[in-house]
Amino acid sequence: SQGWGYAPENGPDKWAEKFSIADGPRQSPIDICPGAAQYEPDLQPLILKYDPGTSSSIINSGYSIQVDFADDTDSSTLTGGPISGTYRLRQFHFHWGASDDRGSEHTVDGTKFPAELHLVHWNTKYPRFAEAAAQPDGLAVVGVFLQISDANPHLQTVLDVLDAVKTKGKQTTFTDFDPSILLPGSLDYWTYDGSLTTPPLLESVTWIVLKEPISVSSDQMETFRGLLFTSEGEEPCCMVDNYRPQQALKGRTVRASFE
Ligand SMILES: COCCCN1C=C(N)c2cc(S(N)(=O)=O)sc2S1(=O)=O
Ligand SMILES: [Zn+2]
Repeated sequence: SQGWGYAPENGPDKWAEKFSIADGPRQSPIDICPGAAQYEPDLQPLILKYDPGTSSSIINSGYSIQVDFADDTDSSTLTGGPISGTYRLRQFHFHWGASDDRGSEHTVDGTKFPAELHLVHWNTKYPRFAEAAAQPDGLAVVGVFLQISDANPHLQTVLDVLDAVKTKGKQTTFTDFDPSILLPGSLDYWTYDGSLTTPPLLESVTWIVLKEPISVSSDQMETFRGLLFTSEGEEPCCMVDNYRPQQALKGRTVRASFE
């Protein structure tokens, strides 16, 4: 297995061998310590405007389950918050654990959540996503924690199609989906300068992690765990624990939009 993954032979502890930025100054995820976060009263509210008409497909990327959006117009955007300008929604995906005691990438005072949703946006000051992904202000990812509670009917819409994308590389049409239904009631957030949490680990992400989790039931978590890292016909390997451990803060400040 020459590609990166989450197994002992190709997982997070091995990524630095091919991606030296893994030991860089602004790596993600991190442990968020609310007590040490700097409340900034002039941090603007997040403005997320999503058009369900831009959702296009859902794919098993071999690392996660990902819903892709048409990003050729400003139909689904992120503005406000800690960023300036307009960022377009490109995709969202999840990270989760083999059991409910772990799975999130960011943690809060060491608390791990069973899963974390990432909504990936790119800065329209650059011509295309690929260019933006290589710039220090190129990407903005909104992170949302999932916590075990009642079943989440909005999440269920995504879970209901996972049977069609069980193995790596499978994809299916996924239209008319409004990702804002996956957001919690409050858009209070922590923000810091970081990176992609998977190779190529590019240090181009303004992280915006929401304080309020959304709900997920244990049964719904089991549906995520029914996915496979492997392609059809390969020895099946359950898609679980697809999260990177916390990285060193290296002097960075985490700012809070709330007191
Ligand atoms: C030029 O392409 C660079 C890689 C493209 N991406 C691939 C990921 N695995 C990925 C992970 C992301 S995460 N976990 O940091 O949100 S965002 C993201 S992504 O930006 O959509
Ligand atoms: Zn992610």
